[in-house]
Amino acid sequence: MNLVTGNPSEAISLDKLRNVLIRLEDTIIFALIERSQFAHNDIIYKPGAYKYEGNEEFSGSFLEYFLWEIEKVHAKARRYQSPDEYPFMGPLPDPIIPPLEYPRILKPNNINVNSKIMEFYIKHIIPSLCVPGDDMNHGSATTKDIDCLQALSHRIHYGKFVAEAKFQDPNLQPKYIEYIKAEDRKAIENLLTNKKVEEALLKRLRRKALTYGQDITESDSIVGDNDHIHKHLKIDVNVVVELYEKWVIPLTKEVEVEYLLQRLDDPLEDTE
Ligand SMILES: O=C(O)C(=O)C[C@]1(C(=O)O)C=C[C@@H](O)C=C1
Repeated sequence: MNLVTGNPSEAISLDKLRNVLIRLEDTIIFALIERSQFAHNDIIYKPGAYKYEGNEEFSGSFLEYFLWEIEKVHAKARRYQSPDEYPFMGPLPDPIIPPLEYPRILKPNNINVNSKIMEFYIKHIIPSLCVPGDDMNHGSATTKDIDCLQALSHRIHYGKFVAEAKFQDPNLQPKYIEYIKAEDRKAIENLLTNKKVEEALLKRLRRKALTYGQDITESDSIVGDNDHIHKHLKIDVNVVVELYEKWVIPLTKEVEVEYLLQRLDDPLEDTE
């Protein structure tokens, strides 16, 4: 979605937002495939494992250090002014180019679940995605981690736009307002959950991971039987599906619920 030049009312169509989520599946699968070529390299994630010249007081992990440095540069290029971009680290410098006028699609909110994304990624995804051990490719593995984390963060925080589109459905809005006022998280979650969309997503994801993960130089692998394909895959398909089932979809829903809970706090809102 082009948040800058797009027509705000068009930009909020649920179908279009779902198409963005579908496209981001590809980004995430390819980023995971890239990371999986390197070993676990546990030292990247250990706080204080390295000392940083000129920044000796920083006691975080190498991944956090690298991510922060990158986010500082990206902040100068106003990346985090965009309502679909959220930083992991801070504080960050102000942009060095003038701000853009974004259409005001989202209501003001302070939701950022990046610390949860970082935690499940390091604890659950990396150990099942990568071979154990240390191959010394610490810099390369970290750049791939950053690609994975940024893609996951983008996808999960997109839940804010999805929630806004759902709220704007005139048939559902009275129910949303009732549950938001009652602060009933469970009822909001049930109302925004679409099991059919989730099931279709998980099936599609499995097919994509099977297809994108194939080694095309294996001449017979594409038409081969399932066992044969699995032997030549660059990535464990189950890791990708589980990532979405256990973490990406639930956290997207959490973002949606939290966004809706803050949705009526906007003084300019007239949905009384
Ligand atoms: O597509 C939607 O309706 C969403 O809210 C997104 C999403 C997802 O994370 O993919 C989350 C909740 C729904 O149950 C279905 C899918």
